[in-house]
Amino acid sequence: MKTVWLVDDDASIRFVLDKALSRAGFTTESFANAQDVLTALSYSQPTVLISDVRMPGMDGMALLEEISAKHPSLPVIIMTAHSDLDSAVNAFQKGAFEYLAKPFDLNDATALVERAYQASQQARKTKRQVKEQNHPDIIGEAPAMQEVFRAIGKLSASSMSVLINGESGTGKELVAGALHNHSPRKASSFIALNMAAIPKDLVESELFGHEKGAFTGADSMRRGRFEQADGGTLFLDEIGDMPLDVQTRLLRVLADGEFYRVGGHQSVKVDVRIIAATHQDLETLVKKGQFREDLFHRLNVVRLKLPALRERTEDIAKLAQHFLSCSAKELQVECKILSDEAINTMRLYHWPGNVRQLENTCRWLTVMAPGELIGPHDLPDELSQSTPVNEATGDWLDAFQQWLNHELKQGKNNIWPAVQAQLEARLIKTALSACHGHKQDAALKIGWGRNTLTRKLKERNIQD
Ligand SMILES: Nc1ncnc2c1ncn2[C@@H]1O[C@H](COP(=O)(O)OP(=O)(O)OP(=O)(O)O)[C@@H](O)[C@H]1O
Repeated sequence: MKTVWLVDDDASIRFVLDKALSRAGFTTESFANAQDVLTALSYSQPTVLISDVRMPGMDGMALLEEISAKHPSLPVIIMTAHSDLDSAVNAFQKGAFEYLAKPFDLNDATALVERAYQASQQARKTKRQVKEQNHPDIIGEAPAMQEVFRAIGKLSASSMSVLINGESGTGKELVAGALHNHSPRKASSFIALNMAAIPKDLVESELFGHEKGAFTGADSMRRGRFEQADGGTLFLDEIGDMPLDVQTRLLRVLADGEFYRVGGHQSVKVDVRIIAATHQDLETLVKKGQFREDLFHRLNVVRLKLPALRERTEDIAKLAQHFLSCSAKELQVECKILSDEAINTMRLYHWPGNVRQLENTCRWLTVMAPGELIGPHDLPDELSQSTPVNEATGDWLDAFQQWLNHELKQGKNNIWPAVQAQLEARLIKTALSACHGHKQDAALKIGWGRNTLTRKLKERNIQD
């Protein structure tokens, strides 16, 4: 899709650009300030972005800087006054694709956007080719990964819903993409959307689109992800974070194959395959009433479980060498090699960020490691200081980590009192039960004085 985002506080500029670009076949979306663009970029991306420099609040240069850091492949065109040579030079230094001097000719502006679009398509193609040359598919020799490959093969003729479970960074989106690319739908779009990244009140219009005037700020009709994915696959990541009312709408679309845009009265028919993913235990969410049971069954037709990287350490060497080779190509430098000792150290680490963290580590090593052969001391501190994780300890900390990520994602504040209360209550009950209710012994096991234990029992309202 050829989408262009326009950022200008001047409504008349947005209006004329919108008209000209729509005529040239682009889908446009307008923003009156930079902050709204950054929010929208966290869950969706256009093919080209045009921004004014002078705007109230964050200006165009600061926006450009943020985009260059976080979305380096998105071409940005900066609009600036003719006289302001400084900001033009500045724009290039900060990574702008081009600058457009105001006042501009609309044909020139459209031609420039078209050029930016073509350039980004070319860059995307080259990146894909580099990836394909490096490795055609997903890397994984561990039995659990072989199981996943077998499932991708078995499902290649079907359009069944698939539910992928796995921690963050284990490759859920990659596997969803492979399921799409090996399906009869491969000629149509694969659209990915992360539920946890979208502000709650925008989820519905993001999925189903909206009509012009449906709510304040809905300046034009917008097609949602369902329409964009028509004939193809919609990948819904972090489905456990989908608000309950949207779950109800999703269920209806899956049953009827049609829906209404927000504010719309005419139904839209679509044929979309859903692949959902989550790091959470959906059965538990169902039990707690946070996830609809009927939707769960609808999505859970086929379930794939992606192992955490620490559970398939046999794949670390291959994955790491693959990422080292990719980042060397990207940065146009010699590819570095991992020594056996470095690989052994990497295998001992617990990789909370999984394959994504390994990929970032390899990018870091390509730049930072001094020689061609990477030794254990060249690894980032957190890896070289890693000690083998005790299985039992690792498990509960991992579960705690997941819970913590979830709470923070939900925007919770002041979480320590609740954590402390739960930890203490669990600690006290377990110690008392291990000591058959004997307080003095239980206090000793915990490492508190007897008075502290008595006070905590009262504070936490625990019957001893
Ligand atoms: N088996 C694999 N082989 C090669 N690359 C992989 C593999 N698994 C993951 N990656 C790479 O690791 C990165 C993270 O993968 P991906 O985005 O698919 O994870 P995810 O589970 O969807 O993460 P999140 O839940 O945080 O969105 C991507 O760049 C992906 O290409």
